[in-house]
Amino acid sequence: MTSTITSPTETALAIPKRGMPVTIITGFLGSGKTTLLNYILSNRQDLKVAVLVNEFGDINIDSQLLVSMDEDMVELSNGCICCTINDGLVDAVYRVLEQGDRVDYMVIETTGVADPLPIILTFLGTELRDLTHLDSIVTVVDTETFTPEHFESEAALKQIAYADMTLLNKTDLASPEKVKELEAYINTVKVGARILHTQHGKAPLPLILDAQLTQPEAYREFLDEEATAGEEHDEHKHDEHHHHEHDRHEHHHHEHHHHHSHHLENDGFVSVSFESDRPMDVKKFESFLQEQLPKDVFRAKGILWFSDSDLRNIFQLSGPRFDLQAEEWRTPPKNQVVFIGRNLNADEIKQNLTCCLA
Ligand SMILES: Nc1nc2c(ncn2[C@@H]2O[C@H](COP(=O)(O)OP(=O)(O)OP(=O)(O)O)[C@@H](O)[C@H]2O)c(=O)[nH]1
Repeated sequence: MTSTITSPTETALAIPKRGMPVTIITGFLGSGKTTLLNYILSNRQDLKVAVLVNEFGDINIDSQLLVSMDEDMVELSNGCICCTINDGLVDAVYRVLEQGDRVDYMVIETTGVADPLPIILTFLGTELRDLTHLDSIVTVVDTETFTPEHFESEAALKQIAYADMTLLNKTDLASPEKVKELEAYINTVKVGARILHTQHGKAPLPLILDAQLTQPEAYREFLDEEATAGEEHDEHKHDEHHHHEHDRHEHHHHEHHHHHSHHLENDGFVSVSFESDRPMDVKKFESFLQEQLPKDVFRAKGILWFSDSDLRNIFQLSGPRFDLQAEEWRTPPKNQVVFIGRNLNADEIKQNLTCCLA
């Protein structure tokens, strides 16, 4: 059977269709990715943005810290992006694509210890290549704490190496000399790097959304390698497809979990989560922070319920600083907090936190 195509359509078909644009936000633990995402969501104007947030550990704090989303936006959480190159990510992206006209831009926030390369290759090398258009990789850097030792984390270095745009964030906390030094260092990792200085993620949005920065050719070598990978990979892809078709709504949490912690251990980072339906005593929690917090905790965040307050307290600890901010509860009160660092004794931390309960 043949079909005839009238000439205007023919012309239209000759133009390659561009898929949904995607910006990937990466950057080390506590650098300001969620802050940037909130800035984007609050200033997106008419752009209908879907966000994919993925997170360490058992509790998803980040999605609860995002500015409230209206129905034009889709929130997807717990897609374990960092280590499941062709698994959770592809599935999550499909769910956004299925929204059709309700979404016109996708922003992905990776976890702080994620190497962005597998995520980039997922967009450039799988069936997503034709459905999406990788626009830009934006790397957020904590200008105050980042050093050329990049926290001895391979992921932190890769995040800079693959950045199309680097945001030197938290410049309010760093001296102009430190900013200059860091800029020079980043140029040694990536010659000709595009760098912006930001505070609280306030970057001009046209420079990071629909900025058309990613050059797919730069990844040719990696993509060729992937293409020649063995049968095992194909089988995996087949499994994933099966999962997508028949099991769309059920996430393989256990599997994700396993990969996740493994990945974290590889980079030396572990996460310890604590949850409780009982309120904490604020004084006890403060002494925990002052006296018992292991020095190897690099990052912590959570939503805390204190016995003397009707508000929820957003707890943020990043490197040397911590802060607590009170706001209205959006859910029934409870404590949810995650500590991330190296060589952490989970039992001890949990026990100490249990002692903080009122
Ligand atoms: N002083 C200052 N603080 C900032 C700035 N940007 C972000 N912060 C704070 O830094 C902390 C961490 O910011 P987040 O946006 O949660 O960082 P993140 O990169 O999402 O962190 P992870 O989820 O651990 O990967 C929060 O307390 C922010 O309020 C900035 O430009 N200046």
